[in-house]
Amino acid sequence: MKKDELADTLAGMPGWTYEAGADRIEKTFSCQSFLTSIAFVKNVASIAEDVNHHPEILIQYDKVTLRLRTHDEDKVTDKDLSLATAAEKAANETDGV
Ligand SMILES: C[C@H](O)[C@H](O)[C@H]1CNC2=NC(N)=NC(=O)C2=N1
Repeated sequence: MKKDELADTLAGMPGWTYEAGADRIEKTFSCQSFLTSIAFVKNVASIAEDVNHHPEILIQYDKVTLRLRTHDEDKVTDKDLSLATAAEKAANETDGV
């Protein structure tokens, strides 16, 4: 995906940023507790398995960072944006995120 196209898309996705050095998109979600973080991660993991596209996940107590890139293509693709959108839905549907 072209950089300007990606920037336009991310402008409509609050909290998601493009990390130029790592060539990935990421967002840190704030959760109410550690167990809420785990519940959210389980929901994201289930989606990731369904679509066979897997984020890097960093859990820091009450924060969960999702990092997305398409390793197979060595860049950010629609698969990443689609998983990011699905993760937003999971966040809305997980109590305490
Ligand atoms: C063979 C299989 O489709 C690939 O290994 C998938 C699995 N999950 C993946 N996840 C992510 N984030 N990027 C990939 O390129 C990727 N590739």
